[in-house]
Amino acid sequence: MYSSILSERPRTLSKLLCSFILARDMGGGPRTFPGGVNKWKWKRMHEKRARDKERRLLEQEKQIYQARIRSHIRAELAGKPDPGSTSYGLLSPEEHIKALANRFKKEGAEDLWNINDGSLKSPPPCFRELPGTNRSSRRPGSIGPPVDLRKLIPEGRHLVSNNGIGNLTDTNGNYVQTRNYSVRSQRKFECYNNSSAEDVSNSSLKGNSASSTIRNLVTNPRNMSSTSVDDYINNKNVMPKREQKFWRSESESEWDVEGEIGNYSRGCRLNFAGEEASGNGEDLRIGRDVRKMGSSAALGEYDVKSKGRMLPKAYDEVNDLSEQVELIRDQLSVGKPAQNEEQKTKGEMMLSQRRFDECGISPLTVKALSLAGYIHMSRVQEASLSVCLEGKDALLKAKTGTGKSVAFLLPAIETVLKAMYSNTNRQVPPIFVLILCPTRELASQIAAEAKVLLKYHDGIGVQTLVGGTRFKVDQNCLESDPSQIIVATPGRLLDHIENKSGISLRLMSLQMLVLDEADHLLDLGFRKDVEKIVDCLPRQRQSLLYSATIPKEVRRISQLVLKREHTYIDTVGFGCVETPTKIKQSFLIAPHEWHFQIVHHILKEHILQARDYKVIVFCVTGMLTSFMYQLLREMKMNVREIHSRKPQLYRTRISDEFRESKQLILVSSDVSARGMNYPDVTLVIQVGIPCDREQYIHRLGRTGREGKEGEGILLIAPWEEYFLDEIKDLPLERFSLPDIDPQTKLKIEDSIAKIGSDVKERVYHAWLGYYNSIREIGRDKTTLAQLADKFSKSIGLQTPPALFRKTALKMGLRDIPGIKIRR
Ligand SMILES: Nc1ncnc2c1ncn2[C@@H]1O[C@H](COP(=O)(O)OP(=O)(O)OP(=O)(O)O)[C@@H](O)[C@H]1O
Repeated sequence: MYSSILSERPRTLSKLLCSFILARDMGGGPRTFPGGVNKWKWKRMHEKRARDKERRLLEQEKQIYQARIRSHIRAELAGKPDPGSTSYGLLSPEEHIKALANRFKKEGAEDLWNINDGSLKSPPPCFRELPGTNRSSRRPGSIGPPVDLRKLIPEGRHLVSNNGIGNLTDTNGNYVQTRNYSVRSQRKFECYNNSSAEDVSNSSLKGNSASSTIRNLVTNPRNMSSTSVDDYINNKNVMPKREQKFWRSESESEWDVEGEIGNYSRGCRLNFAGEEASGNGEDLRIGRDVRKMGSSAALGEYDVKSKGRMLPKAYDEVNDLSEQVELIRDQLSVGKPAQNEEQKTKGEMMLSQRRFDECGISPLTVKALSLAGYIHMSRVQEASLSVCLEGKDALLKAKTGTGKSVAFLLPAIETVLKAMYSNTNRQVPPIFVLILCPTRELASQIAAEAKVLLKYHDGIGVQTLVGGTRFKVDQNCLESDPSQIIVATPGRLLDHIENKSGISLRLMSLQMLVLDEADHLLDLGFRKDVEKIVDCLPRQRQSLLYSATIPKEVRRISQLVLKREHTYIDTVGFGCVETPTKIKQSFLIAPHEWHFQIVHHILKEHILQARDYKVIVFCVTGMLTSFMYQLLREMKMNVREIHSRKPQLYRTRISDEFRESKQLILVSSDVSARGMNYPDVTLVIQVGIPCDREQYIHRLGRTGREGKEGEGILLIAPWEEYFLDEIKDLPLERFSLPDIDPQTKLKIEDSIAKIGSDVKERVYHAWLGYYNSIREIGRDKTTLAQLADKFSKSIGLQTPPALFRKTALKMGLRDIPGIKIRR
């Protein structure tokens, strides 16, 4: 019965024929679109819908922050504990407000600016009038840096709450217009800064920052009535009304890049996730690896872009906010050393005291956990389980290798159990839980882990839907053995949805959606697919977003998936190091032509030191991965390769082999960067800069898992040094360059010479594509061409190979000196 419902066959012969032709041409099954619209129209329609939705959600997010502040103040007034606080290391309201203040007051917060907040070119008049600002030092057309609230309040000026009336006034009865335009950002923080101003007058911390003052406001609620807070937040008189739009202007480089991604996103997503066989896709992985927007890293001498948003130096000197923020942080941490110490030591321990049999999950799951050797919960599991079991939406951040997979699998299983017993009369076999993740290997890993936990649950199944396998096989599986839990990569799932394989109907029963590596899935390369999938899911569901890194952009857009009143669980801790403390991190800076020799040297040394060595060498592209693999193999090392240019069967075999083995080196592209749990990796080497800070953290996190020790080395060229700025808060040590024995040097040169020139050409093309996609580098094409020239020599090419005209055009490299075009 199920199979007939699931298949949803096209009714007419012509539809059938059409589907067949499409399936043959695209290799991924029939693609038909409802209403007879063509693919592009369908795509555009969805994109527009997604854009509208995003705009709406951004508006909602602004309101949420305002509401959050209001509710904290109200809770304090009522003398009740804040409902959002738990004992699981979540941010307390106070910490949350502090975090928000820091986030928006901090230098670098300029990327939170959006055009709704007014033009950068003309700061509002009140800003120009601010005491302590040096007008003459400001560059015309630029917005000033954050302003110290102390400077906004002249000596002797006291802000009082106009009780009952509900607005804040100064001693003269005027509205207080303390504004922090430094925020250059959302209006949501206006209330914040205004509250701060009020508190400045009332607190003994006179002259302190927004964060301290808000803290005091919360702790001294008598200073402001709840109505006054509301009114104050909403009062249009308090802040000047400016044009309301959302998102950045198209002239911003962010959109330039997104435009590029628009063209390449699918290819890139496919390449990264390996969703489809990709031709030259990965070589030119432009979209997926595009750098995070709003990065504050500078490219030193390569930074040629002069942006209006750069802070004028002279003005910086007048108002160096970073120092103030540090000061505030120090002040706030005074009196809480015990807590900080406790937090630090806790961070190093993976397991908590709590046992799985105490947390109210099914005894059959507990039995399976015990069999797998899991008795105590990890800290992240302890922190999240109760929230998830209550059915709340959650966004969770926890360091790599701390047990996030089990943390979402346990509530997922409970959800299935509950749903199975609540309603047994269904027309189609339901899917209760959908887990999305970015790569095929990760999907298989999660499914395998789920099967371990489901060992004693007869009747609950898990199925993976990932690219690289035959579509028809997936379909047969979906029909013959329908599972309640689906683990999928977005591309393949979307293919099933669009092909009407019946999965949409089954997804109508969905109770829980999980996004593992959520920040990556909401990144530009995947976001559109994820949005389309989410559009097909019931609104009444629980959503869980997990990752080791949650950049602020992701928090902002997480509500594409999450409910407004979701819980944010951060087990890393605000201001704490985001990488596991037991990983020794270092970096080396050397010209490209030395990289292969250095990698070989590091590996040799490591093998001598660690008997059971297990190393991952990350390269920036699949082609470079292949090149490095061939080279190390020539050098007689025990090495394997994995990247999206390899067939899926091969990838699975290598992944399994590496998981089980010791004394093995895996050369990998970013397909192994996230989520892969290879036990006991002793060293991670990253050759070349990762696409962003987050990727650095995830790649590094393949070692030092479960609280074990590990080592990470980043090897970069001198011109890539700017990236260190992005990870300057992480504990990296600089290594001096090793002495390479001349004989080894010769051997390596010989080995490079043995690699075919066609391979080298493709390595060059891929390299160019990767770095062209990195904003800081890709925007100066002439320099990029020069760097690529140097790189080509390092891989043994005499001259840089030519590009196809079309490729050069797409990459913006036509007519660039040093770039050859194929005739
Ligand atoms: N409660 C537990 N007790 C013991 N080991 C555990 C427990 N929970 C998870 N683990 C183990 O910890 C390891 C890391 O888990 P997992 O892969 O889920 O980490 P993660 O936080 O998802 O990492 P990443 O951020 O890299 O994806 C796995 O080997 C897993 O088996």
